[in-house]
Amino acid sequence: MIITKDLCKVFRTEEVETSALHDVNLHIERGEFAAIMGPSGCGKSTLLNIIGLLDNPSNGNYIFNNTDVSKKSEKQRTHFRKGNIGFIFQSFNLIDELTVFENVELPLIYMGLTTSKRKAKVNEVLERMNISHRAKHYPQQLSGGQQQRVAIARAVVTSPKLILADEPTGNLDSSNGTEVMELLKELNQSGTTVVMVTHSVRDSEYADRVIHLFDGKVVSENKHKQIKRELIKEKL
Ligand SMILES: Nc1ncnc2c1ncn2[C@@H]1O[C@H](COP(=O)(O)OP(=O)(O)OP(=O)(O)O)[C@@H](O)[C@H]1O
Repeated sequence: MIITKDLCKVFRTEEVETSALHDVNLHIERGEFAAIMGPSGCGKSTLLNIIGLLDNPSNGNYIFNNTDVSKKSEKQRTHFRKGNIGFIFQSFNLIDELTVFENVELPLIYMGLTTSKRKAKVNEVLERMNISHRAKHYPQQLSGGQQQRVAIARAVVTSPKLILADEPTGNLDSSNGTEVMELLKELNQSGTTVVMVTHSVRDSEYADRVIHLFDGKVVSENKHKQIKRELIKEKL
């Protein structure tokens, strides 16, 4: 589903040039749950933004669903994203002026669905995220965990094939964090590919694979089962 070939990203301002990604080669299969980890500034969000077609690489190729999208225009990228990719952010990114229902409905309006189809889909997904009793509330009237459940509802309402999550539990306490991770696991088990940036080792354990970045380069890719085997070996 996701193939990157020698992917590079350079940010240029008048004074400085920052190489944020350097020859990143990745292959993420459909249905996989991958975590991206690494120290602050190593390029995790930059990589997620390129994978999510929010930004283009400076060099190299990005093949999404068998199409080379490395050099697509902003308009073409928006078209590719629509209905295909759902985003979840650390700070929820809900619109304060809209109710829970209206926030979740928004992507369906962009997709041109009729009012009745939108209503059915939004209600179904709010039910699934266990937040339908707050449909008429505004984001500021909800707890952090509830806001993130709404953000997940908004991300999945179009049934995207790919969910990208940037530190989804970063602003949550551990019990709300666990709930969010369980929801992501459920989505993955029902066939959605998940790519998540995280600083949390505990969250990374939900993933099939952990991709470690350092200074814009992939330094290791561990399958969790392999990590666990190595830990057991160490203990013996
Ligand atoms: N728009 C930009 N303009 C210039 N430099 C940028 C821009 N975005 C990111 N960078 C630089 O690129 C590098 C990678 O940034 P990025 O945000 O991808 O790191 P990160 O691993 O997600 O960090 P964190 O864990 O702190 O969120 C950093 O050195 C950062 O300063």
